[in-house]
Amino acid sequence: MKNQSDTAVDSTNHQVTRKVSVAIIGAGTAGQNAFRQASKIKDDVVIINEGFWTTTCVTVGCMPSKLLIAAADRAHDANHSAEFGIHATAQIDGKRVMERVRDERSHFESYLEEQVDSWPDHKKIAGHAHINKQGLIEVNDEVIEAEKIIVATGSSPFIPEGWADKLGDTLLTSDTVFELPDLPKSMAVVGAGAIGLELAQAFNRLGVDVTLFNRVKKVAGLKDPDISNKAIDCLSRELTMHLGSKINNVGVQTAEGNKGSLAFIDYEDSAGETQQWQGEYVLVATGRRNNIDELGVENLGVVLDEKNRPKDLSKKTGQIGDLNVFIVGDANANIPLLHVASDEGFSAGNMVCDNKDAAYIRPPAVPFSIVFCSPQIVNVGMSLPEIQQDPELEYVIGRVSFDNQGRSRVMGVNCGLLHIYGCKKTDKILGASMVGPDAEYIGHILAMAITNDLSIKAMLDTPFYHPTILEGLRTALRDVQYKMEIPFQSQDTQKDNS
Ligand SMILES: Cc1cc2nc3c(=O)[nH]c(=O)nc-3n(C[C@H](O)[C@H](O)[C@H](O)COP(=O)(O)OP(=O)(O)OC[C@H]3O[C@@H](n4cnc5c(N)ncnc54)[C@H](O)[C@@H]3O)c2cc1C
Ligand SMILES: NC(=O)c1ccc[n+]([C@@H]2O[C@H](COP(=O)([O-])OP(=O)(O)OC[C@H]3O[C@@H](n4cnc5c(N)ncnc54)[C@H](O)[C@@H]3O)[C@@H](O)[C@H]2O)c1
Repeated sequence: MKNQSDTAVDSTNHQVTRKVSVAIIGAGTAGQNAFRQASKIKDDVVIINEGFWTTTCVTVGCMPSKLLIAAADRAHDANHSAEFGIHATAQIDGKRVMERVRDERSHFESYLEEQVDSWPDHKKIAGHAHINKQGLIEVNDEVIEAEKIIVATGSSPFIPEGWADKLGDTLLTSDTVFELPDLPKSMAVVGAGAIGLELAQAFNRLGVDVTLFNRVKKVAGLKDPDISNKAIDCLSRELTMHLGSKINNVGVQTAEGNKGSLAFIDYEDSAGETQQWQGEYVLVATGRRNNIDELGVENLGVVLDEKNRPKDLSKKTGQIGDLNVFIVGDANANIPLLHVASDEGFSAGNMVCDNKDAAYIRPPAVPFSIVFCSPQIVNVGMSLPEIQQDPELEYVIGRVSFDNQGRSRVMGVNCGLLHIYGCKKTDKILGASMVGPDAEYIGHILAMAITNDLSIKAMLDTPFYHPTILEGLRTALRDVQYKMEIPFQSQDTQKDNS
């Protein structure tokens, strides 16, 4: 590394096997985007990757999880159509379900493989990279001196201490669950974040006897108590959830009647009663940790906070202070989502080549997340606690329930609640939180409104077609307008049950 006072590299160092302008560590979504961009500007760029080159998203993340959810939704619709006068029982072929997940995943992987294969071999290095005290990258038998380094090493499932040994083969994570040859009979899912909720509900809908554990009485980390309670209400109608439970021990024990062995979880339920769960597998979804611990970034002068986040991180480019180090995607533990990894990789790829104009691809994006359980959970913009912490922000909460909303009821998906946080002073949207049908679309509309600084009036001037679930969004917007006492439109806030 050059330009770093305390880690300056002696370029005559005999160990160096290659000198490059840019080295990218990690070939996931962020790293691949960075490589593509940097390669447009510089010729001497290398990318180093350990493990598969097909990205977490495609191989063990977004795509296989959504493929499983797609199968689960088919089964759920078949099994729950009696209210429409349609009686059916889904015949679920577990082997075929898991095969389709993997077959379709291969389809997505093939695009990435094609792209990576098209890159020159000498620019791709397969192996574990480590940054040494001289700031040089060691990988296999190479020692690389890079002017600039992009760290895009992603994240991995976090497993509580001792659980891997105690649970042995009965422990699953999102890295291993999609390799199951068949659907199991029973499964505990620990953690009610995005991964836990999506997978617990999907396996449950596919006939697996699922029990979900979470140590707090919340799901998806929701910060608006009403939305959190509504989400728990909607989800617990079909899923057994022990929220606010404390797991004291896990392990494997002989099943009753000496019929093989089963995993167990000893826990205290939310009432403080000691209980035991027994079943085939424990899927651990207790969070992910950024892959940075054994990389040696501290040798470059990168300082991490208590959450393993680099201090002085530019959220726009991933640059660490004025070091020639950029940490992008899940590796920086900032916002571990795919679109963020993708944008940060792209942006860093430009930045490192001093193409600063192109690096500023757009203003920093509004925070936006979707959990693809059913009903979906969405958060956009500022959270309620963030708004409440700022005494300058006078806010109102516009609200709509989807329990009796017209089209939601027609479709039999009428469980949900949307809160829109409006700013009284500006007539703009600060943020929103929702559980409910079509939340992925409502979330995108709200994110677009915030990004483009649209007023509530401008949004209400937009047509809302009848009958749509999106009419619920209009009801919440009208409620914001009514509570702000802004006489922009003559219509009163109305119940949108038509
Ligand atoms: C089950 C699941 C579902 C998800 N669903 C969604 C979703 O629906 N929507 C969404 O937005 N996000 C979702 N995510 C999150 C999303 O997948 C991640 O945010 C994104 O894939 C991160 O990309 P990345 O480029 O930062 O890291 P990765 O794609 O993980 O790439 C990092 C690469 O670096 C390599 N590496 C690590 N250390 C080293 C080293 N020392 N040397 C060399 N190489 C190294 C790794 O092996 C890996 O190949 C999901 C994640 C999971 C697990
Ligand atoms: N749809 C999506 O966008 C999507 C889907 C999946 C994953 N992701 C990304 O992956 C990241 C990781 O997801 P995740 O769900 O693993 O993590 P998370 O941090 O969102 O949730 C972990 C949950 O596990 C609970 N937990 C932790 N330790 C526990 C213990 N010992 N006992 C009981 N409960 C415990 C926590 O309270 C929390 O509710 C997310 O932050 C998200 O960015 C996104």
